Amino acid sequence: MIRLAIQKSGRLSEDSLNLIRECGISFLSSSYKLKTEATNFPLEILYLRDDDIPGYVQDGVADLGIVGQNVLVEAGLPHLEIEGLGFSKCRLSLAVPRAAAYDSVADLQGKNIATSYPEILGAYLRERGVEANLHTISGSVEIAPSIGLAEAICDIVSSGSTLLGNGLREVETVFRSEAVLIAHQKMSAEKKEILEQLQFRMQAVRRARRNKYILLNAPTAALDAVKALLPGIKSPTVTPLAEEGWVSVQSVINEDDFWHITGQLKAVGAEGILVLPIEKMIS
Ligand SMILES: Nc1ncnc2c1ncn2[C@@H]1O[C@H](COP(=O)(O)OP(=O)(O)OP(=O)(O)O)[C@@H](O)[C@H]1O
Ligand SMILES: O=P(O)(O)OC[C@H]1O[C@H](OP(=O)(O)OP(=O)(O)O)[C@H](O)[C@@H]1O
Ligand SMILES: [Mg+2]
Repeated sequence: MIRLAIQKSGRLSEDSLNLIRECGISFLSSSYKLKTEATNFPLEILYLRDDDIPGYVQDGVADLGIVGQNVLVEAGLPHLEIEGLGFSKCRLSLAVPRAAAYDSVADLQGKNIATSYPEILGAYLRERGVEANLHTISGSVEIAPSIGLAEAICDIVSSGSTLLGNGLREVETVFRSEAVLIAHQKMSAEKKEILEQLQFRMQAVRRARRNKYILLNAPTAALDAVKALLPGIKSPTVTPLAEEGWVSVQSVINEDDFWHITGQLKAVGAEGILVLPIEKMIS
């Protein structure tokens, strides 16, 4: 049995649970139960505050954890990271009141900056030779300038609406973050094997999410042009249609290329294009 710590409730919770479920792992969850066992995989899930997860994994109380890189690096434990998970992407940024003058980070010399990330921000400012007074607060950081606590802040930004809503302007990106899988460094051989199985499943799920299955009909004369647009995993599957001079083509395309490629496929004569989600993709 391997023990995985995830955030109990917050920005990481839903995506962490979805990833585990998409790996085909079933478990019961309820808002008051802080520990649950999977029914079809040797996994126990602990629901914790995200700030506590790196320490628990470092100490081996949990074998694995899912946490934001920002929290991991702030805790001084970046070596625990084993894999990026591609969700909860955000950045840690410096921001100042919209009307405040700001040319470069040197303008923060001697200023008061409110943040929940004194370690990451401290290192960033030190590298740039800037000395500032950091005020560590644990939340609602964006309020600090308007109540006279600080002249600048450093906090998580995603859409930027919290900054906008509080009259602030983003001036520097200090750190880019996403959710990561972390692991205790000394695991038994049995646990390592379970981890390998879990990573194999997670990678299959993530690869599937990035790709789409595409089916289309094309005139045989256009096949070379269609093939050139659809490299597929190895090469596209081509089967003749009942109608003479037509083929059906099946392949896999990257989500990012999807609109661009389907437009080009139509232009070379493809018809009846179907695009389907892929559930798992194993290379
Ligand atoms: N707006 C956002 N968009 C995307 N990811 C975010 C956003 N805000 C935070 N995150 C990421 O999600 C993580 C958890 O954020 P959340 O706000 O839920 O933390 P928290 O309030 O500290 O939770 P906890 O109660 O567990 O301590 C952050 O450390 C960061 O990596
Ligand atoms: O750029 P935005 O899209 O506005 O997101 C940024 C906000 O999201 C996070 O807070 P969250 O909403 O998770 O609340 P919290 O302070 O309770 O953690 C973060 O601390 C910012 O305040
Ligand atoms: Mg927290």
